Amino acid sequence: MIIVENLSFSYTKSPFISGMSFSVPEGEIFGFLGPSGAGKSTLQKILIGMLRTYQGSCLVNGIECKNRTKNFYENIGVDFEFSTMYEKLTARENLQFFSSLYEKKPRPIDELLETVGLEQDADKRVADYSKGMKSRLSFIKALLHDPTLLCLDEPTSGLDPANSRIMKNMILEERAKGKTILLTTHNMQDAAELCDRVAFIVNGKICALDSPHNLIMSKGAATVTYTWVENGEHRASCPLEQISSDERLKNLIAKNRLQSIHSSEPTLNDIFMDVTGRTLL
Ligand SMILES: Nc1ncnc2c1ncn2[C@@H]1O[C@H](COP(=O)(O)OP(=O)(O)OP(=O)(O)O)[C@@H](O)[C@H]1O
Repeated sequence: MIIVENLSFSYTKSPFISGMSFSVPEGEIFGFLGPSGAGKSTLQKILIGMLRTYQGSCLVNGIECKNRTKNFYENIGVDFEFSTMYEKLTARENLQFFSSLYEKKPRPIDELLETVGLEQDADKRVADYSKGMKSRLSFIKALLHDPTLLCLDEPTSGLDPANSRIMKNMILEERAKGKTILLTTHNMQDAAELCDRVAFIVNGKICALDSPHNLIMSKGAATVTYTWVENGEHRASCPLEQISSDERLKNLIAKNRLQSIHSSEPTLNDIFMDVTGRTLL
């Protein structure tokens, strides 16, 4: 579906992305994670044929992105952060207009509006929509022509928990239908929940690429922290995998003297900080 080989790109004289290679098979949710300015949007723009002055090869659905023709977009749906809707038109008018740009038969507009809870507001002007309503509308706009590749930039940003859940379920449904999804996000929980694999991107380079599970496991076992009272409260920790050889813990358990015990797994954010030395924000 996507094959990137030895990709280099620069906005100025010095290369920003250099020697980047990765591939994304069909039916995968692939996440780009990185701090602001890392190059995530640049990469997405190359993959959707907006930035064409790159070196190396970037194949999407078998087409070299820099040589794309209009047909290329029949199978790509894009939902970037900035609204591309016509504010003076209603949601329905916007969706009707954007469907007319594709040769493919559009998905039923009313059904799409209903999936994101906008059916009552279909005939309201987009100018009168809230930020969250615009995000939901923009997301279904990307689905209109039933593309095989979806490029999403921060799809849950600005949404309340209920709408964020709806959006995530829809993304998972698209994957279940075999669609490939490229997802850019700062939200590590969303990435861990949705992505089959993630690439950590810093300064235009991929620092790590694997499934969230493998990345988390690469840091080693979870830690167990326990507390007990003995002339004041005490706290100690040990790796979960060594719990049976922690004599103090065994002793406290045998004497029923534990006050609390819990385990904590590393998060994708911990791994990101370990690998890149950076936080995501
Ligand atoms: N049109 C442009 N001309 C020159 N430099 C640009 C242009 N667009 C982006 N850049 C620079 O390229 C770098 C990467 O930008 P990009 O938008 O790809 O980052 P990002 O990882 O998507 O960041 P964010 O998470 O903030 O969206 C930044 O230093 C940015 O200033």
